[in-house]
Amino acid sequence: MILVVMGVSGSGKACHLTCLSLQLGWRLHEGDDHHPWENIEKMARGEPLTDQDRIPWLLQLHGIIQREISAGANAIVTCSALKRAYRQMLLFGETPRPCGGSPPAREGVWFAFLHGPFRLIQERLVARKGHYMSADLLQSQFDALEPPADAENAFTVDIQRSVPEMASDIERAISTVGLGEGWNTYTWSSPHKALRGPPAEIQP
Ligand SMILES: Nc1ncnc2c1ncn2[C@@H]1O[C@H](COP(=O)(O)OP(=O)(O)OP(=O)(O)O)[C@@H](O)[C@H]1O
Ligand SMILES: O=C(O)[C@H](O)[C@@H](O)[C@H](O)[C@H](O)CO
Repeated sequence: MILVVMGVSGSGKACHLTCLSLQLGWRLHEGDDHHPWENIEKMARGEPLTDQDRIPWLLQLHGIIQREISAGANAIVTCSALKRAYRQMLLFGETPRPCGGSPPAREGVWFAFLHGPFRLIQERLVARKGHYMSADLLQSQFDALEPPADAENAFTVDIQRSVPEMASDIERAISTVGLGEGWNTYTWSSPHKALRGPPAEIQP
């Protein structure tokens, strides 16, 4: 299974990625590490990226997703994935065509949408140190955002909860959709999980 952790800048993708990967033991791909240098420079100058700027980056992440699927691996990818067309590009390497087009979802790939109020994210971005992305770009992120529909294999995570709570919410969602191939393994092997035990619906 591939889990794409998505949301605007400052929604907590990096935070939860780390927390989740520790618990799940899945391979991690931090989307920001794959931006072309020009994109980083642009964001650091306080300019929002355009669709054109994002295309090479999204295609690069599509390649990673594709390779992980081919390897039959479980992996987490973080990516803002703000627009539906971007998510389609991540899944299929192309935007949907006007007629017919790609299906909204791809088997085995799920989106965890980190969702929360503008003000809270703004406060977190202002408090965040040593990052090139300024809080001033947040409005442009919200302007671009097209929240994912359920049909896109997406579920929403409330960022007002603590990081460990959010990680647990995501794990629970994965197990609920029945695609968490690592679920049984880590449920029984992780001390963290053993303390809490599996959700009632999968109790042996
Ligand atoms: N649930 C949370 N509770 C408290 N603080 C949080 C929470 N989630 C994230 N933060 C804090 O908010 C800030 C932004 O989080 P993070 O850097 O993970 O966001 P991001 O989505 O990866 O942003 P970007 O896309 O700009 O890299 C960080 O300083 C992080 O510690
Ligand atoms: O689509 C975008 O505009 C970008 O992905 C941003 O979200 C940045 O990657 C990130 O916020 C920088 O840390």
